[in-house]
Amino acid sequence: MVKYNRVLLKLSGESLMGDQQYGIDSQRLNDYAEQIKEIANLGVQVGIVIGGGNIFRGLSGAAKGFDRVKGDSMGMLATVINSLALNSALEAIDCKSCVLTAIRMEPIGEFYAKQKALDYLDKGYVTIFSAGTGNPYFTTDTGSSLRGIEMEADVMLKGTRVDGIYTADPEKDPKASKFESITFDEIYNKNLRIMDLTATTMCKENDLSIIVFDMDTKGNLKKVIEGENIGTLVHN
Ligand SMILES: Nc1ncnc2c1ncn2[C@@H]1O[C@H](COP(=O)(O)OP(=O)(O)O)[C@@H](O)[C@H]1O
Ligand SMILES: O=c1ccn([C@@H]2O[C@H](COP(=O)(O)OP(=O)(O)O)[C@@H](O)[C@H]2O)c(=O)[nH]1
Repeated sequence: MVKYNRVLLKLSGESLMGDQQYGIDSQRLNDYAEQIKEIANLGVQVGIVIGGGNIFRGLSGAAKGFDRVKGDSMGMLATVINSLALNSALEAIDCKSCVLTAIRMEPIGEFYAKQKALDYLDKGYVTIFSAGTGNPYFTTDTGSSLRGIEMEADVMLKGTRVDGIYTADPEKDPKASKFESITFDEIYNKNLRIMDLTATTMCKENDLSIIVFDMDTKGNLKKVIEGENIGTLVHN
């Protein structure tokens, strides 16, 4: 039995690097594809947003002297590269999938429109939303909040390399402890930096709950879909 019928899955671009310093680790990519196919086969409608941090981030570009808007365009293109890689890995294992782009660039992907996305989801395609929101100064977390709200997802799943939200960044503070669930207001009040504030606020205002979980352990995505409490639930 699945708990969620339509989900927006956000994957971190940085996690795609696996043990590498840069780019796409094919083992990690294939592991993600297998996990996604597993839930698509259960009949779950899956929308995906994937980051670009393994290739380029606008902010780090700006720190090195790049124009911010150009750097963000490079970051958005990086998300298209990752989306095509995931699309291809899914097709290689016979999982139907398509890439929509927030910036017009046919024939690389079809230009995004809500109805197009819903049609693909209804036909059972894993639908990958690439190029973030299509605008600079945003992140793919905000892109995934936006698409999750538009597609009326039951929940947004933030699949990352930590297994939930902690009292402090667990990669920096070994004493941090994990929340099983937390409200949006607590995220603000405790100044927790698991997602940017724009993304968090969009989810709060549109009542889209988030589950943060460890996507790098195989089988976890299915567990979340079946309602197992392995991550942290963020709710109003
Ligand atoms: N309170 C917190 N709880 C959990 N993770 C946190 C927290 N604050 C910061 N983080 C960081 O957020 C990261 C997960 O966010 P994500 O967007 O997937 O990463 P990235 O921005 O590297 O792609 C974790 O790797 C962790 O270091
Ligand atoms: O709507 C968007 C989404 C992303 N980006 C750019 O794309 C980069 C990669 O996205 P992100 O950092 O969110 O990727 P992740 O952290 O998930 O790997 C960002 O740094 C931004 O430069 C953007 O300009 N607008």
